[in-house]
Amino acid sequence: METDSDSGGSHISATPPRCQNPPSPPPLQTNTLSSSKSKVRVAPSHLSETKKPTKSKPSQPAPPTPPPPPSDATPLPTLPFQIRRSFSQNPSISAFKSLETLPAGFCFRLASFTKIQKPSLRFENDQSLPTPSNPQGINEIKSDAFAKKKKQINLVSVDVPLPPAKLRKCNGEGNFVRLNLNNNKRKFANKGKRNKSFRGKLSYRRSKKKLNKNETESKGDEDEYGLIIENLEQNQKNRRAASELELVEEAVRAVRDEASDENLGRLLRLVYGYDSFRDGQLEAVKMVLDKKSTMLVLPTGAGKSLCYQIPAMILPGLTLVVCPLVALMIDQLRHLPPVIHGGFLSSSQRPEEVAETLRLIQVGAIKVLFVSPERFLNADFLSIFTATSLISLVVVDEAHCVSEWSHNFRPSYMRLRASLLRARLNVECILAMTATATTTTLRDVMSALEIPLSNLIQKAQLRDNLQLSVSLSGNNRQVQMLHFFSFPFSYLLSYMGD
Ligand SMILES: Nc1ncnc2c1ncn2[C@@H]1O[C@H](COP(=O)(O)OP(=O)(O)OP(=O)(O)O)[C@@H](O)[C@H]1O
Repeated sequence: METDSDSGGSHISATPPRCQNPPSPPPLQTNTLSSSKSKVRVAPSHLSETKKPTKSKPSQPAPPTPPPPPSDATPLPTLPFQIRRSFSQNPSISAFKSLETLPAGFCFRLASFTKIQKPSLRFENDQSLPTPSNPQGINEIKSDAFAKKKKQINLVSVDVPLPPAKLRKCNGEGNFVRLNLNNNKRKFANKGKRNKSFRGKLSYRRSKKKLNKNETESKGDEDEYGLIIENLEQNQKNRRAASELELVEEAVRAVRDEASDENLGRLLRLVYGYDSFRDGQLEAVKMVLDKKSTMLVLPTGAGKSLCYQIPAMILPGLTLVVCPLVALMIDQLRHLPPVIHGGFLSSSQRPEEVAETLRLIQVGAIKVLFVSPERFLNADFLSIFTATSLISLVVVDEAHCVSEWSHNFRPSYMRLRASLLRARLNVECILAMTATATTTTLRDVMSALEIPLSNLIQKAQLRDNLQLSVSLSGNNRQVQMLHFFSFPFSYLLSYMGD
């Protein structure tokens, strides 16, 4: 039984009745929405149970039924969602108008309806719906859709061409777009070009290469140029040395003619570059040049060496210098002026070295020869000089070693006697030199070398640049500290305390 009352709706189900021959649905009218809606009564308790068959039913193909005759008296079916379309009866009614009769919630917005307008959602198999075999329906929908589209902008019609989707470019530059390295500015703005920095680097490399090439070239040029300059400098040096040697020879000849202070002074300047002789030097040089044996007592560093070197240049023969130590020989040999050729003989030398030195002595190439006192015990050595009277001067350095009274006596010096030197070596002049010798030692040495007392040259033993102080106090440390901070010791550069 049907009822129009809202009450007692519990017996009304949303599920359509399962009758074998359901009544043919009446033609749907656009103005029947309100009436059909008012007739629908939905029981909430049965709704959930009957939803499944309701949904599945429209998907089943409906049996082909002949279109019912148009009659307004045809009652509406009890199915709330059963929709009839009457396109065939009234083609002027657009599909959209007819579809607006769907219940709310199913298609609540017209604009979005076309989105769900799919064949699977059609509740009835309506032949009037646009199909590929029915292009007329499509045209109707099109015309109506364009009409609606003007009013509602959001409406998207079936055949309205969708705006072209903005697709991401997937070419090789995509990564660069994502990374956006240059802040959405021109990509590869400098593509194909070399920017300034790169150009700068390239030019830097090129210039560096050029520089290196130029450097190697210039280095080679510099080497060549350096060699040329070296040769020029050497030639200049040789010319200068030759001219200087000529000047020295001339000065030597002048001294040989006359051993005056002026000539000796000139020779001193030419050979050593000194302006004047120190105290005792000139006197000693003159004594030796006069072939007078001399006892020279000068402080350490007063310039005793110069007193035999200048005579060695002037005297015709060899100057034999007796040194107690080989190291002293070598040191004195090294400090000889270039114009004076020297050599030394010692037991540490190899036979070929000794032979070469003796050869140079015989040819007159060596003017100053340093020997140890032990050499005078060797008969072969003495025989060399016996055959030729080459020795003009014998210099006994550290002459205090001759005296047994000295603090540094050496037995080998005992052989150095004037009698022996004169008898075996034809020595005319002996120069004895020392820095430290007592009066007794001096007398003993001069006696052994047969040097007259008048030929003693002795200068100040004390230096004026030394300050001596003697204290009788028992506390040496305290006195030293007092001296250290008092005048004149506070101004001294060095201090030695004992
Ligand atoms: N007339 C001079 N004018 C300036 N300097 C000089 C003069 N004579 C010598 N000298 C310099 O004095 C320094 C000492 O000279 P030298 O070695 O001959 O002293 P020395 O008395 O032989 O010393 P030592 O007792 O230690 O052997 C040298 O550097 C030398 O050049």
